[in-house]
Amino acid sequence: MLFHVKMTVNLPLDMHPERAASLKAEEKALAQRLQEEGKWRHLWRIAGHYANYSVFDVDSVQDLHDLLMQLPLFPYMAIEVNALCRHPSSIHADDR
Ligand SMILES: O=C(O)CC1=CCC(=O)O1
Repeated sequence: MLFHVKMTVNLPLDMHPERAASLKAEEKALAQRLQEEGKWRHLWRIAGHYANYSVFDVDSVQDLHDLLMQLPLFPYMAIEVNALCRHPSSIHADDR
């Protein structure tokens, strides 16, 4: 199942810079592992925002929820989810 997800990061202004750097490093490591595993298909920065558009390929809504909740930055993100299905005009056979 494919999901389009928007994540907007809102780190507290008074968060210690070392804590912020550590969270970002943990987030990056997990995001890159999930990309290698094929679960995090796309990751795009939204120009001009501390936010991203992502596409996840997971087995269920519960899997998406569990994945998002384990992100180190989860407590500091506003997350919007939209389920995707195949467009009849798509030429990409792996879209599903
Ligand atoms: O910077 C972001 O948009 C939040 C984030 C998601 C994966 C990652 O490495 O950072």
